[in-house]
Amino acid sequence: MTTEIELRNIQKWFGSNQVIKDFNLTIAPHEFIVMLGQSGCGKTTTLRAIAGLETIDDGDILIDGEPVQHLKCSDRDIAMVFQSFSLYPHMTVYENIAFPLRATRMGKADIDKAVKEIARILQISDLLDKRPSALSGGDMQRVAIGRALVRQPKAMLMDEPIGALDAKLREQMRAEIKRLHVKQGSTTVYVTHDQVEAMSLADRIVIMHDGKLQQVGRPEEVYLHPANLFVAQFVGSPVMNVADIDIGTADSATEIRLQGSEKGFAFGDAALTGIRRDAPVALGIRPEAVLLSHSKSNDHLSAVTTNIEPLGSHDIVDVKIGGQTLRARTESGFVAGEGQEVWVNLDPEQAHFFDRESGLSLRKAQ
Ligand SMILES: Nc1ncnc2c1ncn2[C@@H]1O[C@H](COP(=O)(O)OP(=O)(O)OP(=O)(O)O)[C@@H](O)[C@H]1O
Repeated sequence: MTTEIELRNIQKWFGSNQVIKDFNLTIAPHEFIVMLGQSGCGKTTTLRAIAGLETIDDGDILIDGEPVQHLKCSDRDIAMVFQSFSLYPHMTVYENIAFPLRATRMGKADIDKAVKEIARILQISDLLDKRPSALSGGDMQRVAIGRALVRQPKAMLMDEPIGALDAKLREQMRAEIKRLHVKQGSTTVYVTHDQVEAMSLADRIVIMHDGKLQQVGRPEEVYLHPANLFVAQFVGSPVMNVADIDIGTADSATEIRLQGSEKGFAFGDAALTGIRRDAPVALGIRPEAVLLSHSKSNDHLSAVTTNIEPLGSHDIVDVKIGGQTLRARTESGFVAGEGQEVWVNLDPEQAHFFDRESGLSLRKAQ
């Protein structure tokens, strides 16, 4: 299957609440798109609109170039998997998976072949005679995925399909969904609010906020080059530090000064190449780019530790510089406790600059 899905200028209201705002996206054949955003940002509504379970108020939905917004759900040939498994309790696993095929003209032998093939791929062949009540959560979700995929739909839509499973099973199912996609290659749109799931599954991530698309990009793109402050602080854990700064000059070198701090970090002009300087600026810097040292040096600023989060493989240390707090990622046990003086530098190559008012990245388009 080589299905392309195109969303053009989609608008959707529920009463006076506009929940999809001029949404545009082209999903390439075979692509795995993950829609990521907080609860209520419009992900599910967008997915349901693609499936035909929800009408749209304006715009076009095209599948392989054909507008489908006037077609019923059943005429769009799109499969959907939800968080709740909704299997038929009185049917066996075999019958559940075969169900969508029974409605077609497919013969009994072909149905049998298709069910057994999908069961083999999903590693549930030994469960075919069981009823859903005898299955674990993970197996139930495999059956639900099998039932969606068995008729080889044009596209697969998944709404938090593993959100209800426990953490360990979620990790396992994540790997399986990825493996399945590599094998089957169906164009897939997957909704989640879990950024780890998004980063690990997506060819491209679509980040939504308040009904608006914020950024579309490969996982490393949205992490390394967030388009605005929302994306910068939504992707990555712990959250990217954001601080109000002034950009000045000291000893003929460019200096970044956190507001409220007397001294600045020497950044050099290279770090600011391609950055517009005509707006109030916020600095974005991830905890791994906040570098702590125990020894005083000229290019480091003095700071005091205010909180330590030991996370096993590393620590997150809060430091106060002037009036602002930055979070730093350090090796475990690097700082013994709160109230210690440490020396801080920032990695200019990992610095981001945003327009404080609009929130947009100040990096000029390349
Ligand atoms: N049938 C409906 N009637 C009225 N408002 C609705 C309806 N369905 C969704 N909404 C509202 O539309 C907005 C977007 O909801 P949607 O379910 O698309 O968001 P979401 O990002 O998928 O969130 P979640 O992860 O919680 O499902 C929310 O404000 C929600 O309350």
